[in-house]
Amino acid sequence: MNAEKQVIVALDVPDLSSAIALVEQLPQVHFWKVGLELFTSSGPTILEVLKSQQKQIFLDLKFHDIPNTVAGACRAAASYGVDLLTIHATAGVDALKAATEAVQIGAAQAGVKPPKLIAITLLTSISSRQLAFDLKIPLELPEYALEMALMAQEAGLDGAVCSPQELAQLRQTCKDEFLLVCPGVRPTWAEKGDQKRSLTPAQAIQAGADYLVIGRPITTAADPELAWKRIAEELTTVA
Ligand SMILES: O=C(O)c1cc(=O)[nH]c(=O)n1[C@@H]1O[C@H](COP(=O)(O)O)[C@@H](O)[C@H]1O
Repeated sequence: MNAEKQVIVALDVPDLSSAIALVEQLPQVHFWKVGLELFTSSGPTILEVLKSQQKQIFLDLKFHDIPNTVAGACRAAASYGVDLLTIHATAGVDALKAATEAVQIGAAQAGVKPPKLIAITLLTSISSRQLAFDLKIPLELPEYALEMALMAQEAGLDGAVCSPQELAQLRQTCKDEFLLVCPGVRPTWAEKGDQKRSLTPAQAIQAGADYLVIGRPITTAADPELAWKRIAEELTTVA
């Protein structure tokens, strides 16, 4: 498979100038994720920069609020003309439905294509132990992630974010067109950091990911271009 089509690089940097420098350093990357750190520090300017370079954009703001507030945020986010947008499944089914309608309205009002709305099932930084003992969820982790994905699918969302470890099960159960976007991906040579449920890029694609989200293994590498190249080469081994 082709890394340029399926790898989204997380632009988790503190300011606009660092973001632009990284985008210039990695011209091979076609899909960038703008998340909470960069959007909170620098606002939507980076989206214009990326669009002017014909990049695809995942706006990862992980909305989690009551339906009315989530809908307003989704209308605003959809007006930027981004490709993917996130909401937490745990906002609940009413918020998910309201968000689904709101992205259509926001995009139509702005005259842009609506983003694919995808739901976070369970953050990849949470372990089975933390799910049970800290969050007090009385389900096995894979079952919980699947329930969240199915709720999102029923609410009309376009896909879900899950860890590579739950991918195979979600791929088997969700509709074929339901997008599965997968962070928590770690090449064997990279540090895991705070990611608890990871697999390698090749394993994640083999398990059925539509997109991989990879940040620090590339962006904080001593040589980000080399790190990208190594991941791209690893992925050429996957049919
Ligand atoms: O929504 C996300 O993208 C996301 C969900 C999740 O469960 N786990 C997760 O790590 N992410 C994001 O994916 C990226 C992973 O970055 P690295 O851990 O540096 O590869 C970060 O920008 C996270 O915000």
